[in-house]
Formats: sequence, structure tokens, C-alpha cells
Amino acid sequence: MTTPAGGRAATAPTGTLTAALAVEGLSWRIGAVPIVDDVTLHLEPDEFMALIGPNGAGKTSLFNLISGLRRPSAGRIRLGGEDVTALAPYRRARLGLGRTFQTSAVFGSLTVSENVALAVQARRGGAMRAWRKRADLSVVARAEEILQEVRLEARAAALAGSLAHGEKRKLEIALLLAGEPRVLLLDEPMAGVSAEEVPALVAVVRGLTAGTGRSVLMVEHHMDVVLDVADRVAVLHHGALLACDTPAAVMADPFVQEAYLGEEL
Ligand SMILES: Nc1ncnc2c1ncn2[C@@H]1O[C@H](COP(=O)(O)OP(=O)(O)OP(=O)(O)O)[C@@H](O)[C@H]1O
Repeated sequence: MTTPAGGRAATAPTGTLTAALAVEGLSWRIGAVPIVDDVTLHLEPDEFMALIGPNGAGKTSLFNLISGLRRPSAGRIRLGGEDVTALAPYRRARLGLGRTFQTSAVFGSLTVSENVALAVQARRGGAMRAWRKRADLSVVARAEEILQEVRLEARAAALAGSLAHGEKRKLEIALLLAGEPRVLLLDEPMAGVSAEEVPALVAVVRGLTAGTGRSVLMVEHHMDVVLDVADRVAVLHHGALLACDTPAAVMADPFVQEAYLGEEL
């Protein structure tokens, strides 16, 4: 592992079994090259943690390990205390892990509310045909609740394909919430969103953990957004965890500043 100035590896202490998400000694190597290097962090219930790091630091790779798209070379992942290291992505999702991707996954030719209702129905496992014939009121009610939470209720009847970027991001979050996740992995939610739309989206993202029992781990390059919403900030550098602390402490950390030398922090 390489850290600036021969530095140190950070760990984020707290309870392994009480954490909403516990990552312990997680490594992923390609050949001899460590892409994710002995990362340990714990995300608490209701906590909002940002994951930052220079380009190529391993943030997406860490998300891929946590969501099960990649198998680690070493280490463990626990969700709500349960060891999920060997489980397929869909089984982790059933246990409460939800992830957004940088690319959009909405049905553009369906309305906003139809997209969310289908996602709620899919989570509940009923036949789509039955839902289409006679709207299941509890599905519709839950879809409406979710649209309110992401502040998209005024656009419920709009075709998803007609939404602005920021609205589409809200819809993606709504689809994620339809899976009733306890831990949300958000991958650059502000990417491609116009400056005017950012504050409204930040308000939705910030609300995801507020008194909900959910936890969020968010990769985001916009530092103003990170400082606005995160309880703690984890910093990856060359695949290793360089720091995990409050936003103020991380910003003041000379190791972090050195890691970002020449890049915007
Ligand atoms: N499947 C792969 N095969 C080979 N190298 C890979 C693979 N996946 C990732 N890498 C390498 O691992 C390193 C970390 O990549 P990763 O995409 O996880 O970084 P990141 O922090 O998400 O970067 P960015 O901020 O640019 O999205 C990079 O050097 C990348 O080239």
C-alpha cells in the first residue's frame, strides 16, 4: 500500500455487529495489483457517509465489492451484522442493500408514477399483469409516498423520458427506495445535473437518512455537496482508506491534502 509521505491507513472504528454496513479488511487485487487495499469501515444506522478520492482511487471498485458485482480477494462485508461476502447481488438487495448507477435505468416511455409503481410491485413480487388490469391500491399508495419523498409528485403523470437530468436522478432514487433498502450506495448522484437543479437534488439526497433508519454511502466529486450532506467522509487513495472522519477533520488533514495535491479538493 502506498500513502503520501509514507503515511498511514485509516480505519473507522465502531461496532461490527451493530453497523448497518461493515466492511472489514476488504481487498481486491488484479494479479499482484491492489485495486482495493485492506479497507475497513463501518456505516452506522441513520449515518450519511461520503466516499471521496482522486480519480482511480478505487471508489467504484469498492462499490462493486459491496454490492457483490466483484468478489474480494480478502476481507468481509456485513449487512446489519449478517455476513454477505459470498452472496449474489440480488440476495444482498433482498437483505436491504440498494445501489444507483451513473447510467440511468428508467423506462422512458412510461410515466414517472408507472415507473415507481412497477418497482414497488417488483419488490413485492406479484404478477405485473394483475397490476396492469386493476391497480393495486397499496402499490399505488406506496409509489405516491415515495414520489413525495423525492419531491417528484408534481411530475407523476409526466413521461419519464421527458424529465430533466435532476428529475431523472430523483426518479432513480425513487426506484431505489421502492426496494425498501436499509443501506443505499449512491454513485455520483449529481453527475450531469445542471447547477440550477443541484440544490433541489441535494435536499432529496440529504433527506434519505433523516430519521428513516437508512444509511447512505455516496461517491460524489462535488465537494460542496459532500460537505453539505455527509456526517463523515471516507477518503480512498490508491485503494486504501486514508481517512474517515467528520468533514471538517478530513478537510484539515494534511495526508488528505497531499493525496489531492494538484487536484481540486
Ligand atoms: N476490471 C478492471 N481491470 C483492470 N483494472 C481495473 C478494473 N477495474 C478497475 N481497475 C483499475 O482500478 C483502479 C481504480 O478504479 P475505480 O474505477 O474503482 O476508481 P474510482 O475511484 O472509481 O475512479 P473515478 O473517480 O475516476 O471513477 C483504476 O486504476 C482502474 O484502472
